[in-house]
Amino acid sequence: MSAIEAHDLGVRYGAVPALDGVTLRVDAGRVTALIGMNGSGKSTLFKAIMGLVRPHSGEVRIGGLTPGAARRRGLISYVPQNEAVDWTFPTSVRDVVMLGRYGHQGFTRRPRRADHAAVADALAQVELTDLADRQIGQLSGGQKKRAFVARGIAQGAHVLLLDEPFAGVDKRSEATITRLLRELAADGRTIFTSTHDLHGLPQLADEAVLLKGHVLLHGTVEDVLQPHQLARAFGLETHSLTAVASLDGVA
Ligand SMILES: Nc1ncnc2c1ncn2[C@@H]1O[C@H](COP(=O)(O)OP(=O)(O)OP(=O)(O)O)[C@@H](O)[C@H]1O
Repeated sequence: MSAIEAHDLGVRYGAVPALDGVTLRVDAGRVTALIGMNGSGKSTLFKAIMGLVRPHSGEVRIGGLTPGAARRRGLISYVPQNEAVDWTFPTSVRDVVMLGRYGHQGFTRRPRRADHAAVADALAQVELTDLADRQIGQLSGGQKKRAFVARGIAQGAHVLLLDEPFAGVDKRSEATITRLLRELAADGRTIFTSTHDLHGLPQLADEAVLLKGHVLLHGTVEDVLQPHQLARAFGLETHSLTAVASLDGVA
């Protein structure tokens, strides 16, 4: 199964540096969390891994392939932030999941029995079978995230990138998504997910990456949750983070 490798990756938007010298390996069979404050480059890193932004330095490989080649082979799937999607689009949950089968269909692009079966199976895994015929915009935040995870499952993607899957999501959906990601990792896939939910990190992830334009630390969840490490990433005083962490039961 495919790992993600970034070497000396740098991305700028015009004059704005977003990533600089990012070197990282994200292994298969594990859930790896990406942690950092707003603007630390998390979405940009995902976009670079997907090949949606062009680095000015360095490179990314997915299972040894360039992002474009990995995408064309359906190896990689991206669950974007909510605001990155036009939810008014007149398409059902089932149609969104069927998009994952595009690369499997013949030149007629007509879904075949295997495609319908893969979609039904993916919908069942994310517990959305009952809502399959709803317009995608009429789902809750957590259900929308699950629909996009189902698209990746139906696609057969080895690598799943998730941009803040817990934003605007209630505890029940959060638990469902966490369980699902752990199952997908146990199945040998590479799960790389950003999150602002430090409280849920021990349940979610095997390891974590602290990002601030570059990698501050890549270690165990316990390492990353050390107050002095969080202070480096979030620029807060260590004592105030210790207070927050102990209040939240993080530390
Ligand atoms: N399209 C763009 N044009 C110009 N600058 C951008 C663009 N997208 C992001 N940036 C800048 O690049 C930097 C990294 O942004 P990015 O969205 O990757 O951060 P993030 O960690 O995902 O933030 P958040 O937690 O708020 O989602 C920020 O300084 C941001 O303002």
